[in-house]
Amino acid sequence: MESEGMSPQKQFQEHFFTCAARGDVKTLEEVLQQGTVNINRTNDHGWTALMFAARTGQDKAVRLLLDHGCDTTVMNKSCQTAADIAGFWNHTAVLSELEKRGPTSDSQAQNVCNYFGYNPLDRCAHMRKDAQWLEEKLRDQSTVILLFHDLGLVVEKLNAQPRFTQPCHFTFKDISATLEELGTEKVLVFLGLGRLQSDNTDGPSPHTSAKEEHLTAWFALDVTSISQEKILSIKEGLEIASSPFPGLFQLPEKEAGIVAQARSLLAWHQRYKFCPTCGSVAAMEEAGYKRMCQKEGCPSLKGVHNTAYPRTDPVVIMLIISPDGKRCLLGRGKRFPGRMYSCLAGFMEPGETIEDAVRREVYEESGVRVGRVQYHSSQPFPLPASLMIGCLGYATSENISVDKEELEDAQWFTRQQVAEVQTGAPLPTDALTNPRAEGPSFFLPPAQAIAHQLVKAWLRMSPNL
Ligand SMILES: NC(=O)c1ccc[n+]([C@@H]2O[C@H](COP(=O)([O-])OP(=O)(O)OC[C@H]3O[C@@H](n4cnc5c(N)ncnc54)[C@H](O)[C@@H]3O)[C@@H](O)[C@H]2O)c1
Ligand SMILES: [Mg+2]
Ligand SMILES: [Mg+2]
Ligand SMILES: [Mg+2]
Ligand SMILES: [Zn+2]
Repeated sequence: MESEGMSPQKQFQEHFFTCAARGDVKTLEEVLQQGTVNINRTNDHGWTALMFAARTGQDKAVRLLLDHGCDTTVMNKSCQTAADIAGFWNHTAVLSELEKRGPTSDSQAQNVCNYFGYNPLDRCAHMRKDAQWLEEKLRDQSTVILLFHDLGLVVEKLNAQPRFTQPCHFTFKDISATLEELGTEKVLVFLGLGRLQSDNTDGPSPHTSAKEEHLTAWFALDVTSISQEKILSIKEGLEIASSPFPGLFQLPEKEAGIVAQARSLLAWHQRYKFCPTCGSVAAMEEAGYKRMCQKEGCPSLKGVHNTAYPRTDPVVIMLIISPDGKRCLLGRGKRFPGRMYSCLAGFMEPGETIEDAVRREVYEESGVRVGRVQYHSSQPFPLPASLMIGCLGYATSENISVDKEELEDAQWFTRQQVAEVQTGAPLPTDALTNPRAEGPSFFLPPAQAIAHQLVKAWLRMSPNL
């Protein structure tokens, strides 16, 4: 950042910010023509000239800065973009200028889409009973089949840094011998039709016809009963991402939702081999979306029995905001890595609203009372099959009494503390595993976690711009 005192350079930059805030278009234009300032330069709080103009509603200055190519995606140290600032102060003319130039920030998007939340497949539920159509799709040369060994995804070995996980896209030809070896008892699940964005075309709309031939069919196959060595010899350069963490969090974002769908379904088949009602063998049906008890007269065969369908466990995860709005409540689970603090979370119980589950879990774990609860976004979580329901909750009390059975610690953190760690320098590589690693006194989960997005949403709601 800048050196001590006011260098002529800094004075010039400050003058540029002042002109933006005042809407002095003439001077701004002159300065920009001279090319003597960096249009995206930030002050010590991370504010750009565009943000100053947005704060004071100077739509002409905003337009001028945009015409000169300034960056609309820059965030200040409270994680706000110029559009967030204009939106907060209700400067609609500025907002519309910013919106004309494309995506501005999450707050303008319709919904927040979390990691694992984007799934480009049309699941084609109506085709699941059509065995012939499924067989044709399976054999199609463009079809992608994902393999899982004991829920570990078979991936391509990459030496990329930073490391990421590339699922191996098997074809029917690659695995026809494997399918034969698995026999009729195999767990082969049809995931849907679609295409990845990298195919240079838009993802399917919900109205896309299931029979559209140019869409790729996706399947998932459980190969646990075959030895790992044999699976890894199907092709060169394979490995099994056996540990879910961090492998599952390093997938290409456009495939993470498909992998989450596949892994959650295979985990269900692994756990529900027998009928939960009578204990008899249950056989897979409907391309992997149903298991039917094989015992005649079993009550699960009458009416609709949810034990026959894949299970999802709803979990509430919430960022609790202090009564004065200035702090948020974060906790440290006993098994959390390094010095990580995160949102409180807990499983929903039967006969409970989302709002009551938030209030109950927060009270159980921290002793803090919560009033209003606001839904934010959700995230399918494939460990093994949860749905994280992300909320913001407004505390009505402040005293913390930590449930030591579940948490190691829970604390109120100020906006500044949280903004600093969220926007700060990248963590040292050993921060996740070594509690004595150098770096900040605590850190937040990475951007793939919904907890991270809840914290970001709160920072953007800043009341003290
Ligand atoms: N805190 C976070 O940042 C965060 C982030 C992502 C995911 N999660 C996940 O959220 C989930 C719920 O959080 P939690 O563990 O704090 O829940 P929790 O506070 O309800 O406590 C967990 C305990 O609840 C019981 N339980 C009740 N219903 C359960 C069910 N359906 N499955 C398993 N256990 C059940 C078990 O005894 C378990 O030990 C966990 O799976 C966790 O991995 C938490
Ligand atoms: Mg919990
Ligand atoms: Mg709990
Ligand atoms: Mg609980
Ligand atoms: Zn049964």
